[in-house]
Amino acid sequence: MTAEPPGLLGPAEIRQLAEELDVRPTKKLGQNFVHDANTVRRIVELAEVGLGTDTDPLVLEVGPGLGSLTLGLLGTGARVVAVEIDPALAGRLERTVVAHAPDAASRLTVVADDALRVDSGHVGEPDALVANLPYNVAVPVVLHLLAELPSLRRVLVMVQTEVADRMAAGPGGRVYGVPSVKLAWYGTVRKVAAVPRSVFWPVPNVDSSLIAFDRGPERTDVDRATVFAVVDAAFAQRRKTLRAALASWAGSAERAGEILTAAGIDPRSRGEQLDIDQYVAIARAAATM
Ligand SMILES: C[S@@+](CC[C@H](N)C(=O)[O-])C[C@H]1O[C@@H](n2cnc3c(N)ncnc32)[C@H](O)[C@@H]1O
Repeated sequence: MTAEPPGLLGPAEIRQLAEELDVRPTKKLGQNFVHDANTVRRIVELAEVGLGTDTDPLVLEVGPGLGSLTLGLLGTGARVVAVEIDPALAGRLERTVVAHAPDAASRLTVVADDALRVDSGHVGEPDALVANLPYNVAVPVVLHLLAELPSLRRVLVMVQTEVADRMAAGPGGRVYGVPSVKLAWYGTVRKVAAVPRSVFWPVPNVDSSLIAFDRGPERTDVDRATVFAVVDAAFAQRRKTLRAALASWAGSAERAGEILTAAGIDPRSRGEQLDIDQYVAIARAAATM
């Protein structure tokens, strides 16, 4: 095993850190650590940290783990706020940065917490979210952070490939669902690269992909909670017609039909056929009837 040059972690450094910390990676927390410096360089490049912002961008990293990606992000000159749920990993991160990139340590803030609970009071106003996400909570984490942190303009995250396909799907397909529509509310999602299992320790039993997201203009004319309630109801019974699926949300099937007709949508269509603008039209029609 060859050691990486100072600044990034390779297999030798990851093994050593894991041994020192007596880390036993858990599936529950999605602990698969990247031990390949080329993958870190690629993520950082695709994240375009610093582009379109001032010279001092703030990057939010969720789940820094042993610090592979954190060091890559700090290497761009960005400030990094890293939120880690595992107290042993959170407690060690600063020392790892001091050892591998001493000049960057002052630009790192570590928050030992659950990413599903943080808001700007904990992490400030980051410009971007860049992360190798814990796979079991990837979608809720991204949706929570987009809702809580309006400053986030760009997201570049590694997720399980099946989840990436769902996040980036458009209407009509089998994988189009709640995550696809809710992310489309905030902006546009693209699947940008596949990542081999061999870059992780331990090797996961799923494939991974990188997702890039850019926030669109804010939608102010309709309430997000109402739109999301319609989306949840439509996909909870995705085989049913929208008239039937939205009956309990609207109060009755008749009223659901009237709202759909007012929104210009055929009540016999199904939730998986509508794009975000059509969901917005339903919420808007409901508000005026
Ligand atoms: C896939 S690993 C990525 C580790 C590191 N960034 C890397 O690329 O090697 C996911 C990390 O997220 C942490 N984690 C899991 N659930 C979390 C949560 N709800 N909030 C914050 N961190 C979490 C895990 O402890 C783990 O360090």
